[in-house]
Amino acid sequence: MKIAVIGAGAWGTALANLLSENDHEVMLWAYEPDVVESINTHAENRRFLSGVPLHPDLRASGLEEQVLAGAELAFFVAPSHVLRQVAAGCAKHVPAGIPLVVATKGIDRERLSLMTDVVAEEIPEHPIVALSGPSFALEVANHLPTAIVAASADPDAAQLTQRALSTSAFRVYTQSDVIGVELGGALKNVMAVATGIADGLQLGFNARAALITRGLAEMTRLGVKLGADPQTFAGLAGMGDLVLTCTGSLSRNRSVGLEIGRGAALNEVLQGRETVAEGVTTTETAKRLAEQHGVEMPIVNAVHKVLFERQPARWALVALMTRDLKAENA
Ligand SMILES: NC(=O)c1ccc[n+]([C@@H]2O[C@H](COP(=O)([O-])OP(=O)(O)OC[C@H]3O[C@@H](n4cnc5c(N)ncnc54)[C@H](O)[C@@H]3O)[C@@H](O)[C@H]2O)c1
Ligand SMILES: O=P(O)(O)OC[C@H](O)CO
Repeated sequence: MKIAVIGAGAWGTALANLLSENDHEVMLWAYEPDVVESINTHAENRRFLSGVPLHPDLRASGLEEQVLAGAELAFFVAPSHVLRQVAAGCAKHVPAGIPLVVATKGIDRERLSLMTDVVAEEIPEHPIVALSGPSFALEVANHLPTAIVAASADPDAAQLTQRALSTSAFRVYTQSDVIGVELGGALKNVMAVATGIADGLQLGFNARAALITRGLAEMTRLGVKLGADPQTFAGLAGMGDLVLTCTGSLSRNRSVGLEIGRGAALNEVLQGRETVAEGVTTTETAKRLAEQHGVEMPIVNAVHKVLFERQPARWALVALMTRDLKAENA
């Protein structure tokens, strides 16, 4: 198949490389000219996935029309804060009716939409697939075993994505619960920041397990309110990605939390950081989304207080522990 991948950060590059290795003809759109040059000349993305040799047939370009010409499938992997403008820039070049796969994890700041809705709003009348699950780009690029989920209301589009990506090291499950899969991928990033903060404060393994488990409870609560299947949160895009990101040392979100727990301010942590830690923005959008729907999300609120309301991290954790006592499944 001819496939376009829009966004050449670590994840877009790893997906494009995987698709090339699967014998597809892949064009990767990169925002930065030096990334285009690095991929085309050195078969390496030196800025966002350095040290990983890429498939020699993988080609990159900064021109949307060149990348999307004749594409039968397109992946969108730009960070959430620029996804709308990137999708809008692609809209008139996307061949009619092809499935669009959205691998970005986040919530739209402007309208609190899911990432598939952002792409569908900018590029209407295409089947849409959400791709999510526990998948560090570096591990995928190094062919380490990974399992993820392709979710769509259109089963043919989900299966096409599944077939296009699957290898002996990369297993893709289909799903129909787009809302659950997307919210799982977005909200786990906030929990990873929370767990990083607790670990930075050296609060111990009990605290980490409590944050992961109660984090899952509040992710599920919001998801169910928005129409998701609660079972999705026990799957790869929920529990799977939550455990990976809260415990894996490759996580950028966890590492932001760690630095904050050790005493750094958010602006110091983000200064000069070129890679994206979606959990920072998602803390703010998830808080607004939960308030809009009257859903209690105490861990999201605690992270918000630490990141944006100058509350010392240790106080925020104490405040979490001393809330009104309640039943576990309330
Ligand atoms: N890295 C991973 O392991 C991984 C895995 C799964 C999902 N994701 C998700 O994929 C999405 C992309 O993350 P990433 O890790 O590939 O990115 P990254 O942090 O490696 O790189 C940053 C990206 O932002 C792009 N960018 C910055 N400013 C831009 C602008 N003004 N316009 C267009 N693009 C701009 C850069 O070109 C680059 O592609 C995120 O939502 C992330 O949560 C990442
Ligand atoms: O490095 P992080 O924290 O952005 O996590 C990357 C992926 O979302 C893990 O599935």
